[in-house]
Amino acid sequence: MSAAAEPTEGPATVQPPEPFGARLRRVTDARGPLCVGIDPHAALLDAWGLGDDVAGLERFTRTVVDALAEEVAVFKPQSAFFERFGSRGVAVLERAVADARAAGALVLMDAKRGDIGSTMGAYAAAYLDRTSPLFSDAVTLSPYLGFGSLRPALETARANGAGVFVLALTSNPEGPEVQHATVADGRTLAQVVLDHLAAENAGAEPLGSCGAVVGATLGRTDADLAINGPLLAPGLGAQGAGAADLPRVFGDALPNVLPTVSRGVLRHGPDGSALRAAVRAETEALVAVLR
Ligand SMILES: O=C(O)c1cc(=O)[nH]c(=O)n1[C@@H]1O[C@H](COP(=O)(O)O)[C@@H](O)[C@H]1O
Repeated sequence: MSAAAEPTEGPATVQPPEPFGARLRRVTDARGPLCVGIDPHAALLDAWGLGDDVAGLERFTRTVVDALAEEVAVFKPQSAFFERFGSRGVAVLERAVADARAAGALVLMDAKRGDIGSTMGAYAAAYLDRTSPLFSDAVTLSPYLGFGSLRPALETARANGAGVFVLALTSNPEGPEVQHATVADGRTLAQVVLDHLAAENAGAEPLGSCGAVVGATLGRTDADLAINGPLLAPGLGAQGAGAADLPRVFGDALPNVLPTVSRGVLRHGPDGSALRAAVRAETEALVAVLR
């Protein structure tokens, strides 16, 4: 090749993936603030006239994704309900993740993983690496092996434009026994987790990619929720909380709340238009409170 024919530009630069926090803000601005949980309980399969088997699981999941993937901002499939059917259940989950993402919804994999750092690396590879068949936009994590044990997941998430939601104040009545316990400096364990998340999200705009899970069922809390990241709020509907409870729980952090509803929406199936109507009604009630 003559010198004149040599390319004058350097190698193409690879753009880093857009951070999860920015993607979440964009999709919730466009579609509304609701996350719909995909929790195929045996009782729901029965109520939908489906068998409690892989065929029932598959029909249920496809119905939810087909009906809602172009409307809701985020789906949160609960991995346990798929894992109970073994590899064929996981295959249903894998397809749901791909179909939901292809339709423009984000997927938050509810797997609540937490382990020693070296094993966390493998969980991170499973859910947060773009080359994985189960790659999801975000995953739920448990910090109770120590926040630092989550480091491999935080790093993989950052490198892949993915996010994490770390359990801080859960919606179940058993949570306070652990989460309200205090550490040597007087902070609750939940506040320690929230402070770590705030440090991870420092300076991120418009929103950090490291979220916290804070139950909508909590009532008033003294916790400082200003983590500059999303706050996943389960507990609406079947667990007794409603949109009207959110201001009391979240106060100034309300704009960053991502409310999630599973049974409260899913009980309206299997009719697709009834599922969509439930999502619209839920979204309207939430927008009135959150915006
Ligand atoms: O991380 C979660 O999603 C979660 C945290 C929490 O504190 N409470 C809680 O209910 N969840 C999950 O949120 C979903 C709630 O389902 P519904 O009560 O049917 O809306 C389930 O998949 C739970 O596993």
